[in-house]
Amino acid sequence: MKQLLILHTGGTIAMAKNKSGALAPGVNNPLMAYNDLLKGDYQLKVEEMFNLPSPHMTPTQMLQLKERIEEAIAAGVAGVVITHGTDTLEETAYFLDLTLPNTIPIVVTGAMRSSDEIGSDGLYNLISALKTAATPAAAGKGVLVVLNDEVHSARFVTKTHTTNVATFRTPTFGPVGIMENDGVKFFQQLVHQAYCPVDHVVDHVYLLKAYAGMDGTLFSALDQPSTNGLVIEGTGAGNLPPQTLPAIKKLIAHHIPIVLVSRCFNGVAEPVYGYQGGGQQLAKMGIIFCQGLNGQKARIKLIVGLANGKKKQALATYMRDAIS
Ligand SMILES: NC(=O)C[C@H](N)C(=O)O
Repeated sequence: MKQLLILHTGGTIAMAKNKSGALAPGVNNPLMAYNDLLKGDYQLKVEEMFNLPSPHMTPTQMLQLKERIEEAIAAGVAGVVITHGTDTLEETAYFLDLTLPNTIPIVVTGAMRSSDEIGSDGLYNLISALKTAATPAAAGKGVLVVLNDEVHSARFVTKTHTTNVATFRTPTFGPVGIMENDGVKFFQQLVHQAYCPVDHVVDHVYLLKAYAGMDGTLFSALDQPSTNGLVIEGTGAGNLPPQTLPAIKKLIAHHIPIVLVSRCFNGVAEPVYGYQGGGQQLAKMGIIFCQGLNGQKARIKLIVGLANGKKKQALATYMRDAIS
């Protein structure tokens, strides 16, 4: 019999209201009781890796998850499902997407309503994720994120609503598949895989968002020997307020890699404009434009690229293109 591995990590999917009415993780994850959800050809192996709200998740724990999945792949598991809090789900899913070989289905899911709430979406999403992991066509598509009857690529999916169960969306590109009555229907292929093995993670990689009237204060604060990298969410097609430039030039002079994405929800960052702080000037200064990723994903990719030992041109090439 084929085996699917479920790794629980916590999140609202595993939470219930406590005595004071606040949502919090309990001593036991209620999902651990569900170990025979998928009838038929598959046997489920259920493990609790963590029981954390996802804002508590760190790259170190993402690495631990990755290592557990590598072990499971080596032991011949047919697919893996990870349950996760939705706040940082996209970051863990993308970390796994970048650092695991693209061989078996790996599916991440979560819930917007707690396990004790009317209309809880947890079990439904878990079953959908299991059905996806049991679908041979789900292999080779990178890590997938399954919630609310949609299948998304980990690379581009993002949480877009604070409470709605239809929160996970893929801006610009759309989902790669949908859940149907008896399984999954895929309608997009994975165009590129940026597999990048790592055995550790790198800390002090920061993320800043640009805004009208921004100056160099925050950039100067990051001008430290400990800073390993910085992602900036620039405005529009990829521009920055001119008052930020002197401080950014100092970071570049100190060999801190700086990656620029757009703070826009749709589209890609490109060096288009020639004015002060415009994208063309930023690219000439040595800022790396990263196409198609949001800020939190670009940060994960930068951590992975640095941990893999990439530097200078190799790092820039790695960071530049997430699409083709
Ligand atoms: N829906 C959720 O899972 C949100 C929760 N705050 C978490 O990320 O752990």
